[in-house]
Amino acid sequence: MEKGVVIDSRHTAEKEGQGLVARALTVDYGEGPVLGPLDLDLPERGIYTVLGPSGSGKSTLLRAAAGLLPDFGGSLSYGGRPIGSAGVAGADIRIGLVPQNYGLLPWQTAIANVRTALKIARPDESRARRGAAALRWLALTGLSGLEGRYPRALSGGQQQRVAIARAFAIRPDLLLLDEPFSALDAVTREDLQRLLLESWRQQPSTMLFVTHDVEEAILLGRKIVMLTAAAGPPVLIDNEAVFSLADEDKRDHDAFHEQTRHIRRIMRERR
Ligand SMILES: Nc1ncnc2c1ncn2[C@@H]1O[C@H](COP(=O)(O)OP(=O)(O)OP(=O)(O)O)[C@@H](O)[C@H]1O
Repeated sequence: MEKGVVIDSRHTAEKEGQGLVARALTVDYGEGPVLGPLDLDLPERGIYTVLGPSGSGKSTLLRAAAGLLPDFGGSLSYGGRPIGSAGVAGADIRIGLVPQNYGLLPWQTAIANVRTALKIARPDESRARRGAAALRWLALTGLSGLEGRYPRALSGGQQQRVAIARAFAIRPDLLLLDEPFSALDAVTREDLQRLLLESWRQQPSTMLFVTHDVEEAILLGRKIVMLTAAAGPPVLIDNEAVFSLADEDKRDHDAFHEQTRHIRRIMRERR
């Protein structure tokens, strides 16, 4: 089970402005390539959504970016620093991950899960400040009153929100989200999509957001990375026209519907 939620290494990134860069990235778990070759240039402080059929390597891409894969071909870097099997080499870069299975520590309460991540990622902050941030993020994700519950006493959607609160609370430079809203009902999902965009505007991190949902990919992403069923190069889709619309208008706008049709067409062609 993935427990690598906070990967924190410190020093100063030399090349500011460079985000996540992949060159000829390939992954093979031992039975043939499952991802790539993939070239990506995702400038920092953007939200990028990743779409693709089941098994196309979306989680694998996030694992590689989180430094959780022991081996891969080609190269991957963030802020000009190589990402290896232990996060970003020698850089003051924080990476947050919301894995598909949430990765909560079962022996810790909801608030302790968030506090523990903060303690690792923000050791210089006071306990009081970290405690306040944990409470705030649990409240923002709709979990007030449930802070003292253990994961086993929370529903799947509530556990998922603890994982989201934890990832946002650490204020990572690079935030990797693997279908983070999949267990939520439609209304809560929309609330959290809004929360994600609002918090990104206040503090823009680089986000790589995996989703199965075409509408969600269009609502949230500045660019959309589409992986294909067979390993091979991804399709990169510019989504700036929708990304720059006011949140309330997006679904009503022609640009949103055009983009939806465009992506569905590509998905059918690439199936
Ligand atoms: N640890 C592993 N060992 C061997 N093969 C793996 C491993 N993890 C994933 N795979 C294989 O790699 C391929 C890509 O898997 P991955 O989980 O990245 O896909 P995905 O696009 O995230 O799928 P889904 O949408 O179903 O979550 C799949 O064929 C899967 O069977």
